[in-house]
Amino acid sequence: MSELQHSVRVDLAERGYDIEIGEGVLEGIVDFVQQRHAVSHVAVITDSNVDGLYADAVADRFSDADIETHVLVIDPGESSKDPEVAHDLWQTMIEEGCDRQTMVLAVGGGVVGDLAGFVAATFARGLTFFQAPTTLLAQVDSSVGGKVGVNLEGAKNMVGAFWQPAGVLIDVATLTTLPDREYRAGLAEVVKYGVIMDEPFFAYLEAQADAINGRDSAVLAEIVRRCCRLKADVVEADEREESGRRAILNYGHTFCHALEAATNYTRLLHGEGVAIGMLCASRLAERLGRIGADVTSRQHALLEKLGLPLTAPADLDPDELVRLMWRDKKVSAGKLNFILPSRLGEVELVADPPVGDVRDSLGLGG
Ligand SMILES: NC(=O)c1ccc[n+]([C@@H]2O[C@H](COP(=O)([O-])OP(=O)(O)OC[C@H]3O[C@@H](n4cnc5c(N)ncnc54)[C@H](O)[C@@H]3O)[C@@H](O)[C@H]2O)c1
Ligand SMILES: O=C(O)C(=O)C[C@@H](O)[C@H](O)[C@H](O)COP(=O)(O)O
Ligand SMILES: [Zn+2]
Repeated sequence: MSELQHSVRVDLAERGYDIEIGEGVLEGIVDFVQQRHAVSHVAVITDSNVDGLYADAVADRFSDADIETHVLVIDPGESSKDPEVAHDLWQTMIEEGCDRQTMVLAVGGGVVGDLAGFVAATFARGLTFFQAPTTLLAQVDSSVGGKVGVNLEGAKNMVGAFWQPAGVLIDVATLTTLPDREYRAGLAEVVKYGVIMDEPFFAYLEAQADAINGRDSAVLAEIVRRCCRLKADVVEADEREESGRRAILNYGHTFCHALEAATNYTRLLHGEGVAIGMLCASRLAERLGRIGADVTSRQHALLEKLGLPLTAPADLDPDELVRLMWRDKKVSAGKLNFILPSRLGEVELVADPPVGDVRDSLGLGG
């Protein structure tokens, strides 16, 4: 295998699957799917940006292999992760003659993957699903692990399922066309893995920051491999977030989801919210005496170097943000739970911290 080619197995017994990572691997998507599933009919779900760039060509490959193929195109952006858009897709699939033999293939970022996965999990009570993620965020995080779903007003990812893909094909060459802001948003989830479970990886990101900013393809392929392996380890240990282990992937997300919901999913990209949310969570850990200021300042410095936003929009109301946090899926018995660092490379679930500390950790004053 070259330095750009990697393979990661997600070992979940009968729901286990392979993640193949490489440059130009989308050319082999039909073989990748056929080696894992007897495919006769494909519904490619994508957005209107990715359609012309990659999804159309992917669909042609299936058609050329005499496989009946339909392309379903949604509007780009978080506003498409919505029950009404899911409904439109179900309806279109009926009209296109989709049935229980149809395989759903998501080609795009995390919005496409989460929505297409939700449609796959629900249409005809569940269709085989593959992912071909084309954003950094989707390649390092959302395409792996089977969390699929849509947002409700004020409640991120509130309707969904655990629905594992049958395979994930990651072509890092697609990252060359990704707009700068989207690329940087993906880097926030990359930094997350270092903070929650891998201090040497965090140090690697610090050392490689210039190469990362230059989108060095070997460094990117290694980052994608490492994040997929780390996520696979967590998902293998706690597939449906029951034992608590999987909740570590939610570091920064209680703050992030409140920020996204408060801005009606329009002002912050998910990864930007994760960057701000991780710093809020780290400040909360400091306030609770769990870590020293150095743990926050290392995250701050790396996120800054990678061009991510570091503070919540100043016009947001901290009390409203705290109110929105009660819709977090980690809420239990009416108490807020947070994933907080105990050092770089390790986090813990902390139950019911004082709400005043949560509010002050937002850094919004008021
Ligand atoms: N399921 C999970 O485990 C999980 C994990 C993390 C995030 N998420 C979800 O993922 C979503 C965010 O995903 P995202 O950041 O990929 O956003 P996205 O899907 O909106 O994609 C970002 C933008 O990039 C465009 N794009 C995609 N690939 C491109 C390419 N190769 N070249 C040019 N443009 C391209 C898209 O059209 C879109 O405009 C959020 O809804 C978040 O909640 C889910
Ligand atoms: O896969 C997981 O588990 C995660 O928490 C990964 C997160 O990066 C992702 O944003 C996820 O969609 C959040 O899920 P939620 O359960 O908090 O809605
Ligand atoms: Zn996330």
